[in-house]
Order: sequence, then structure tokens, then C-alpha cells
Amino acid sequence: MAKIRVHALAKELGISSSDLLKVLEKINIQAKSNLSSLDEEEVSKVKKAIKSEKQPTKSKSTQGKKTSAKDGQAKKTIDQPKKNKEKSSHHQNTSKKQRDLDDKTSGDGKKKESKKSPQKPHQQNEAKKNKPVDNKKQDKATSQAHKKAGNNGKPATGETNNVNDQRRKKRRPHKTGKTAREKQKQKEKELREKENTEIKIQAPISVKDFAEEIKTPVAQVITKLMGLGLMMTQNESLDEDLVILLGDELGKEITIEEPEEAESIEESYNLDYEDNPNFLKSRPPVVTVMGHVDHGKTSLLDVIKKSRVTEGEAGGITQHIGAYMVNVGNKKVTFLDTPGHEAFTAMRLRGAQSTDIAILVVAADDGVMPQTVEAINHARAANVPIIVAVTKIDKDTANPERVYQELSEYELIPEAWGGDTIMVPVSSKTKEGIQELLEMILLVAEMQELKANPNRKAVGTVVEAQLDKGKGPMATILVQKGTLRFGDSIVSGQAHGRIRAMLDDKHRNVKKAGPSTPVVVLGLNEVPNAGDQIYAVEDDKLAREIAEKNIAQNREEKLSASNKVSLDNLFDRIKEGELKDLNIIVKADVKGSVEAVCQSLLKLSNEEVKINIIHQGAGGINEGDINLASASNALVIGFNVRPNINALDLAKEEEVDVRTYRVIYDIINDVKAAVSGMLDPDIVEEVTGRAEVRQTFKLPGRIIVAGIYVVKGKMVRNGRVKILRDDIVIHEGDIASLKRFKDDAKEIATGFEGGLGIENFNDIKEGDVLECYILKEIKKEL
Ligand SMILES: Nc1nc2c(ncn2[C@@H]2O[C@H](COP(=O)(O)OP(=O)(O)OP(=O)(O)O)[C@@H](O)[C@H]2O)c(=O)[nH]1
Repeated sequence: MAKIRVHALAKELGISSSDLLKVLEKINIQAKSNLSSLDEEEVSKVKKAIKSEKQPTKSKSTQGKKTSAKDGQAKKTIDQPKKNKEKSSHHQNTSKKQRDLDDKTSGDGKKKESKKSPQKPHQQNEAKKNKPVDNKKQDKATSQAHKKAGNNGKPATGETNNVNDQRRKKRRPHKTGKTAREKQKQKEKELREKENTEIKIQAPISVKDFAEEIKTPVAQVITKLMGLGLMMTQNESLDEDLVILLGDELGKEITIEEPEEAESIEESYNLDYEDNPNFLKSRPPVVTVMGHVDHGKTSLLDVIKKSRVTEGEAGGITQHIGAYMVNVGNKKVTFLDTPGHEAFTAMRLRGAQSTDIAILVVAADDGVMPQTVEAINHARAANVPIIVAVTKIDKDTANPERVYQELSEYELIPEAWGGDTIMVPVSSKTKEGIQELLEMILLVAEMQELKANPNRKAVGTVVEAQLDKGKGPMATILVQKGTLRFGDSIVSGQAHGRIRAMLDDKHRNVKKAGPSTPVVVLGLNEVPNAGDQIYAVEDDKLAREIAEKNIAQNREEKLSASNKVSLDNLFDRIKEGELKDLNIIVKADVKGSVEAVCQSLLKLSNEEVKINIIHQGAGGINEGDINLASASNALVIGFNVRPNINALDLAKEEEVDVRTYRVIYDIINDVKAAVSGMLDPDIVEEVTGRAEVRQTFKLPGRIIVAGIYVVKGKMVRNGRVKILRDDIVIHEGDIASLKRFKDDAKEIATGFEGGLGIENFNDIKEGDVLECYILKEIKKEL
């Protein structure tokens, strides 16, 4: 169970937060406020304490006891149908999904299942709505069930009990019955009142909207916030905790409403669904090699790749497609070729998600380094088992023991040391340990019992994608479920098409590819995004329809993120007007690099400079890119690509800055520098001096000028002043005029007198102190 806040638990227990806090104090659980969190153990202690507090009162009255027993029974009768309802609604969801697909693929008997428990849609909604069942709803349901039991001629078994309860109730002495009824009525009344006062709010919410929701003047809310030490305007936003806190302060019962999650396009088309376990078959493991720069990932992958060639397989030459399969004995292992650069972190994370086993490469002569730790975290976040390959053991400086020692700090302990992490010392140079590593992979895979249903429409991940001059968009796909076949209609994000050629990792034509197999497909109308899912669907029409929906959704998201102005976001947009935007167009050789460059660049955005990638794509820099850059005052960054001649000419003409790189670090460094140049420098006030106001003069136009005497430092014409009255700053403003006698002065030094006027301020008084200062800029480092 996750932690629960005091106020939420109080609500659950039907007591006030302050009462709960008292209970907590009594049982020595520290909780500062109703926003404090309690863990599972603490919650059960609280419940126990409350229960034991209630117990004696109940036992005093046998009548009370009876009522509660009855209530318990009534609850049971309600719980039963509810459970059934929920179960069948869930069942229906699954069966609907499966029915749709299984109708199209091999029959698996799901139709029968769905017929077994026909449910009306509203019942399904009902079950959804009632989850999780809270006391209030349960009470409501109880009274509904009572009604039902009374009117219905054929009640269900549970309901029969309910009827009996009612009969028993009727037989009881009149007085007791009345009290119980009255109690019930009172309860219902309280419930109704509670429902009326309870306000549902989705956080974050602006102060103004919050005030509207709770029907309280916004000024009152702002005052309350001030009371809490928070100076907020009506357009500023309140987070969940503040909403609850304000609710408590203002005596409003507020529940935080979770925003409803819209169904994704994948969900609405049922593109991916759980397979019936009976149809699952073993599949090869998918392995990713991770680790620090230069620790030997590429060499290890190469030596493994070559090992299969020397095994005498047909095809021979290994082409880079981003993934490949290796035979280990009579079994197969799929390797994802992950780039080792830090900037590819995003891709690696995705890689780990389509991965079953992570090989953590640690060089025996270098030990655990920052990216080693990062890789460990990624593998753990993706819940992927780690096998450590201690590389470069052929080197004189190799010290595997040190690596084991360092890894144990990250809870990776070798089996030899009593841990459970498989660690294999290897050398890509001498090939020592490589075979053992492959066998270990199979061993771990075996324990994982990796399975997939090969007899369904394929679902896979785009591992790499690029535009080939002659062949058009090419995508390397790792099939995860089902079998991808030549001629299949496919869709991935905005790209769709029909497979007109399918190649394996040795660039041989293949007709089909089952789970865990990497293949290159041709036939998509555009280059899909690396890391996106790809689906085989019924026909071209459906593939196009889904892609169009994705395009529309993307457009909508972009619009709502950038252009749409409403009263709600007006303030934000005005504020954004103060932001400096750095618009960038990113072009790179392959989609994976495009994504990596974009991710790194976006990370450079900060409060003052916003980086907008206004366009990105795989391929050379063309005239279209330059035109777009010119129109939107953008910089063009090319990674491993160059502009064509026309684009180069146009860029010169339009004065568009086009920069091309071969190393990602250089891009980041250059942009970082550009960004720091654009940063608003830190502004500090430098006090130049102080003066006393000895006299005031009225000038024509009701302007008041102060006759001053400089007591310290100097007053400077281009400075600003703080007007201090009894050491309190009553105003701050620019100096409008500074004079020595009748002449304008640049500055007036200590011990001299002069006249000083302040911009838009005439309330200057004798005895005021003027502190003069200038604003100084300090360049900020990123
Ligand atoms: N002696 C020895 N050198 C190795 C071994 N493995 C890799 N190297 C060398 O270490 C250097 C880096 O190896 P790579 O395979 O490029 O390392 P990487 O982790 O892929 O590097 P990045 O792609 O830059 O992250 C190269 O000079 C390799 O020749 C090994 O087992 N023994």
C-alpha cells in the first residue's frame, strides 16, 4: 500500500483530521499536520486504536451490536453482486478486445467466453465508477439493495438474506425499530449533506478558478494564502496539497479528482492486447549491451556478431541494422545494437524496455564509471535482469576483483561472493569468456520463461529507421508478439504502408518474422520514430486510418501546446512573451540520432531560455528546412548530414545559421554557450550612497523635488533610489533629475548638497532618507 495522507485517512475513517491527529498523538505516531503521510503499518495501528476506542461503547448496548452485525450482513449481500459485476465487466473488456482480434486470427474460443457473461455497457460503467468502493457508496448501495429486496419478486441469494433481515427487523419491538430507522434516516441525511458540501477539484488549479469552484470570493482565498505565508495572485496555480490545505482552512470538504485518462488510439483500435496464456510459446531473449564509454560494448557486440559468421552461416557479411540474432547451440539470442554515447540515454532507456536481459559492460582496467551506474539504474527501472561482462581482462592493468568490489556498492554481488549476479570475465581481443557469456544469457533467459504468441497480428518496436535514397523509408523492427509477414499492412505513429520487402539481419529476403526477430521492412510511406510501436493491421485502409488519427492527434497536441490562446492561458502566454526562445531545426542521418540530439538540446532549456525544436527529421538539410528556419528565425543543426547546394545558397541569402556536426558533445557545448549568452544575467543592486532630504521644493506641474545632503558615497544621475521613511522602504524609483544649484549633475558626492527629483513620485518629505543604487548584471553560467 502506498502512503496515505492524514486528511485522506480521516476521510476514509469518517472522522475529522484533527480527531485523527489526536489519535496519532495518543499512539505516539508523529504527524505534523493533515498533510503528513502515514505508512501501511501506521495506518493499521491507527485503525486498531480507533477500533479499540469504539469497542466499549458498542458492547454497552446489545441493540447496537445487533445493528452492526446486521449491517455487516447487509454489506456482504451487496459486496457479492458488486464483485461479480466488476469481474464480469473486466472480463468483458478483455474478451471484447480479444474477440475483435481473435475473430481475425486463429479462433481461440474467446467468443464463447464473451457470450457466457453478456453485460450491458452501463453495468460496466457502474463497476468502473464504483471502484474503489468507499463507505459512502457502499451505504448508498446498501439502501438501494434494501429497496430492491423489498420490491423484487425473485431476489438473488444474497438478497434473500436481506429480505429476511428486513422481516426480522419488523418483528422487533416497535421502539427499537424506530430508533434504528431514525438512525438510518439521520445517517442518510448526513450523507446527503456531505454530498452537497463535498467539492471535487482537479489540481493544479488557478487561485481564481479554485475560488469559483468553492464559491468563495477570490480575495478571501488570497487572504487565506497570505495567512499561510504565500503571496499569490489569482492567476497562479495551486497544487494538490495547497488545494486541500485551503479547503481545510476555509472549511470546505474537498476531494481531489483524478483527471480521466483518455483512451489512446492504440487502445481504441485494440492494437495491442493480452494473449491467452494457452497460446504462448517460448521465444528467444532480447539482450541490450550497456555500459560506460569505451568500456568495450561495440567490441563485444562485434565479436559476438562475428562469432556467428565463423560458425559458417550462409550470408556471411553482417550488416548493421540495429539488432541481430545469434545462434547459441540450438537456441537463439537477439542483440540490440545500442550506441554507447551518453546522449543516447533516451534511446537506451527505450532499448531496455524492449529488452529481456541487460549486459552491463565494465572494463576490468577502469571499473565502475558514471555511465555504468546510469546503465544499472536504467536496467533496474525497466526491471530487467543484469549480467555483468567484465571486459578487457586480457590487459595487464585488468583488475576484475576491483570491479566486483565496486559493483557490490550497487548491490550487484557476484555469485562467488554469495550474491546472485552473474559476472563473466571476457576479452573481445582473445575471445575468452564470450561463449560462457552467451550460455549465461540463455540460462537467465530460461529462468525468465520468455514467451509470446506467434499466431496473431504482429506487434513490434521500431529499433532504427532511416530514409534510403533508392528504397525509401527503411525501418528495423523487433517483432515482440505475433508474426510479421511479407505483404502485411503496418502502422507506426504517423507512418503506414504495406510490407513490400522484408530483410533479416544479414539482408536476406524473408517472408515472415516471429517474436524476438529483428527485420528490416520496406514499404512505409514515411520514416517512423525509433522507439515507437509498430502494428500489423487488417488492411491498408485501417493502417492509413490509424496513421491519420495519429497525425491529427499530433497536430492537436501541438496546437494546444503552442498556439491556442484562451482566457485561461492568456496570462501564461503574456509571461511567455518575456521568454527568449531559441528555435532549432534538427536534421540527422538516422531517426535515432535525431531523437538523441533533440533530447539533449531540450535539456538545455531553462526558465529563461526556452529551446523549441520546431522541426526534426532524418535526411539532409534541404531548401524547405532553410525556408522554415528563415520564417521562424531558427538555427539549423545537422548531425552527420550536410545541406545540399541549393540549401547552402538559400541559407546564405536568408542569413540562416546552419551548423553541422559529427559529434553530439560539440552540438551540446555550442548550444550551451549560445544559450548562456542569451540568459538574462543575474541583476544585483550596488548601493552607491545615501542622502538626507533636508527640504522639499514645488516646481511647476506639481512636481516635488528634494533638497538633499549626501551623507555617504554618492548619488548618481543614472541610478535609482529607495526612499526610506523610518527605515522602511516606501518607494523605489528612477532618479528623474539631479542638480547642483541650477546645473544638471552626473553625480553628487558626500558632503555636498543638491536637488533630486524621482520619477513619478511626489510624496517626498523632509527627513526621508534616499538610498541610491545602480543595477549591475552578472553573467549567469548554465
Ligand atoms: N585489450 C582489449 N581492448 C579492448 C577490449 N574491448 C574493447 N577494447 C578496446 O577498447 C576501446 C573501446 O572499445 P569499444 O568497443 O569501442 O567501446 P565502447 O564501449 O563501444 O565505446 P563507445 O561506443 O564509445 O561507448 C577500443 O580501442 C577497443 O579496441 C578487450 O577485451 N581487450
